[in-house]
Amino acid sequence: MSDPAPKHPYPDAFRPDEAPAPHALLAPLTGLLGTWVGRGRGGYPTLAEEFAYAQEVTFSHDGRPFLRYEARAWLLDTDDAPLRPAARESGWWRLQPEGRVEALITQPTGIAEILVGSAGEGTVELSTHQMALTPTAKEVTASRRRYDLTDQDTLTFVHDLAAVGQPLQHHLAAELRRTDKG
Ligand code: HEM
Repeated sequence: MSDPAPKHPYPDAFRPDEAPAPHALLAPLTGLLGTWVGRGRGGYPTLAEEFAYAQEVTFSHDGRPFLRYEARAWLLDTDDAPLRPAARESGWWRLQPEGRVEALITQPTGIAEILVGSAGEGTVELSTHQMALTPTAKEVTASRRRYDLTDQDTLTFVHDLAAVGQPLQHHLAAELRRTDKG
């Protein structure tokens, strides 16, 4: 009889030195593997106030030339206590020759982004290739993201947004630290 709950034979790796070995095309981005947590600030001209948030971001791979990406944010009050869940998103970052990146990222707010860009040593820049919206999603026309590994345990992130009739401009900036969590 077959095992009713077999273990997945190809688990994801969260570190470059963990099996399976990263695909050669992942080389510029193996420093991102793992789980990151930190704080950021955000705003937009349509919002009355700036906001503070915390975020957990995870990158993993299964030996093929793409990263699994997941990010969950929550808002913070003025004492840094959690206020409420905020944006979350997940997707796939497909690595191509010469460090080209194609990313597919979806959000529960009804937004699906396809971004293209490039990866250098510890740096990734992505901008919108196509944006798809569900019928009730807010109007978002473009985004631009930059991730920088400023040292091997620090990841900074900036995110510009063109939405609700506003031109592309700052929405988020954060600094994340590597955690031990897989
Ligand atoms: C760390 C991730 C993010 C955080 C913490 C965040 C936070 C916020 C907050 C607090 C607001 C004000 C409305 C509210 O209270 O919910 C907001 C508005 C908005 N955000 Fe974000 N956001 C994040 C990521 C994103 C992403 C990835 C997108 C789209 C690509 C996005 C698009 C928007 C839009 C369209 C609005 C509405 C602006 C308006 O209607 O005036 N956000 N965000």
